Amino acid sequence: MTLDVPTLFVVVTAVTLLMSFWICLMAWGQPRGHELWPLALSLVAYASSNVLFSLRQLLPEIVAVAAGNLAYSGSLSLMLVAIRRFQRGPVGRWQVTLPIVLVFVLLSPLMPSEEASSVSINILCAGQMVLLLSALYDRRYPIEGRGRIILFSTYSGMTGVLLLRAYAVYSGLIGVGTAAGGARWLALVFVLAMCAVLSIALGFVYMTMERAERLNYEMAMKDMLTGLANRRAISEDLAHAVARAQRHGALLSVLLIDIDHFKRVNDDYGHPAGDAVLRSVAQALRERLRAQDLVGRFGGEEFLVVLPDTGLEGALVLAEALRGDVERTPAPWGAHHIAVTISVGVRGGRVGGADTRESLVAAADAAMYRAKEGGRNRVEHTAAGILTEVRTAIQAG
Ligand SMILES: Nc1nc2c(ncn2[C@@H]2O[C@H](COP(=O)(O)OP(=O)(O)OP(=O)(O)O)[C@@H](O)[C@H]2O)c(=O)[nH]1
Repeated sequence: MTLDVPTLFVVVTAVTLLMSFWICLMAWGQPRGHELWPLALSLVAYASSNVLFSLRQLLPEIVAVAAGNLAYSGSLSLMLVAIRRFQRGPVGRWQVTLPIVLVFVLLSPLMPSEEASSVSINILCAGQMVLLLSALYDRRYPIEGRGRIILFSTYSGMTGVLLLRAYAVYSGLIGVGTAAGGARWLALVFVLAMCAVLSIALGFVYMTMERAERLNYEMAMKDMLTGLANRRAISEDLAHAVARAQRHGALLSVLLIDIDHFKRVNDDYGHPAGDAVLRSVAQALRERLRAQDLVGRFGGEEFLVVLPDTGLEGALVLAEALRGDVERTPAPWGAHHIAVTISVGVRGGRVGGADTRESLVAAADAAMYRAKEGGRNRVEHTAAGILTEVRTAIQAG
């Protein structure tokens, strides 16, 4: 197989610019702060570095080498900006600018030899790769999914190549300059560069796609006002909990919680204040519940709590604790503190073979209405035995 270096050079540059163009198209219509803009620019900088290195014969050598190295280091800095923007994290200014300044220093007459410059610049760029790798795994701004794996593998490979090159120059295996290692080395560099460009573009596209999928899922399953599971999600959770309890003959309790006289809050303080109260009640529920318990917003001012492996007695204790927490925690609203109470209907005990999520919710609902009728700010319950009557009533119509 013959790998023709000029052809490879043209292919790599064309593919890089084409990728940059498609990424610009993806970013079109997004704000200037979107991560795909610096990524597209980074690819342009990388293509420019290749072009500048190839102009060594036409331009004064020092100008071509300096500009080529600056463009290469700049492309890595821009990639760091892209990752940080993706994470919505702060961009460390020195991490972006210092390497570019160092390229100037390392190419200056301060360096003892051309070899020393070349080795140091390769190590510097490997250091920039390490910054990219550590950004990908920054625990404060986690990135999930396969896109990160693609980027991690690519940056690791590139770090290895840069360090290998530094070692090869240091030990005299290859000379200084892009072409110094001979046509084979150069062909290998171009092939690896093309793999890297394609992988980086694909990695970013994956990350963006996976984030959009996660967001869609959250919007489909989360209540945006309170951050709790929405009706669909908590209903699905309850169906799974019922099936599991039936399989294992386990205990399962359900609480239906309704804020008392909530309409008055909206009427007296306005709808946004009502929203603040909903958030505050949701927070109070979240704080009290254990990790295995499930909670969701079931309707306007109604919440559903599912308590796996919990009998009636335990559910009543928890319901009473939640009632007290909400009563003692008024929602701050401007200069006011809006106090509300809740009525709780509890269905607790074992789950029979004929039970369904609907029958469990209906039982908790019946108990909750008794709590309303009994004067509100109360907990009422339906034990598992009484459920048979509720089920019969549902089936009857
Ligand atoms: N602010 C706000 N209000 C909501 C939301 N969803 C439903 N509501 C309001 O919740 C109120 C429910 O009122 P009602 O069903 O009469 O119940 P209530 O006033 O709590 O009375 P009881 O349940 O009998 O104690 C209505 O005014 C709805 O407009 C919401 O997302 N935000």
